[in-house]
Amino acid sequence: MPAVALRGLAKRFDEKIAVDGISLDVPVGSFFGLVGPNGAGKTTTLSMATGLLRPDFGTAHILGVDMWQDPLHAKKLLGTLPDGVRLFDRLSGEQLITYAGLLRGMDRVTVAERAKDLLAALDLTADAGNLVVDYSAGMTKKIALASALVHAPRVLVLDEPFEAVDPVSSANITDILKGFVASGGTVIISSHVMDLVQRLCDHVAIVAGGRLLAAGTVEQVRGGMSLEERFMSLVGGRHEGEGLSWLRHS
Ligand SMILES: Nc1ncnc2c1ncn2[C@@H]1O[C@H](COP(=O)(O)OP(=O)(O)OP(=O)(O)O)[C@@H](O)[C@H]1O
Repeated sequence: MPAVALRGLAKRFDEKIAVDGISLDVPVGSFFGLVGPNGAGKTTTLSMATGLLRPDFGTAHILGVDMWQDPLHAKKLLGTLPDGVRLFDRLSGEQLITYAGLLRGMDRVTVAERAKDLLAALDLTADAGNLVVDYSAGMTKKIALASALVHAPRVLVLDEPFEAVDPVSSANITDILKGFVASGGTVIISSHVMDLVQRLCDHVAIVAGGRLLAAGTVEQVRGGMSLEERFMSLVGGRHEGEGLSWLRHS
């Protein structure tokens, strides 16, 4: 059974078809990269897969549980880092993780232990008592990630987890996610950074214009090229010639 199984997912916003029938299996224990150009439909797809946005068509199953028929059960299996969703940022970092744990039905003692561990692992201990509204973009990303991890989910769906995060914290997050996958967990990340996806992920899907262009192991999709070259050749869109001549000073 796949960790995440998407079948014919589709979403339209007025005239704009954001996702146009995406079907995808994410194997259990995989580190899965979802890549695509700006506006490809990645966030919309992940939102439908994680119960944030109701699909117009299609289904999403998490470890065999239908996200839209049985959302409570499906969401118990999931940890999510959504893109652009507001946090309760008038809480301190520590309070936000605690809130996430209590919301998941965990007891206070366990939540307190795990919050301490997560704050240390994500280099946030010194800022644990500060309000999230005063965090930098990278710190906000890390506290949202901590909130997604606190209940030890089986499947993690992370929209751009490394965006705005410094190299030391990125390496620490990488270690956490690799350990999670090594122990049988499944991670899905969306990213624009092909080098990172090639280095980190064992499976990848390329989407553009709301459609799936390629999916499989990173080796299969790369087909002997770098992932970046393969991405460029599938997606296209490089501008030829001399644009913006007025911007050149000589
Ligand atoms: N709530 C919305 N209302 C109208 N259009 C939307 C909405 N959400 C997304 N879209 C449109 O759907 C398309 C897909 O957007 P989406 O955010 O899923 O892309 P993405 O692949 O995550 O892009 P990026 O890499 O830039 O984050 C875009 O054309 C976007 O303008």
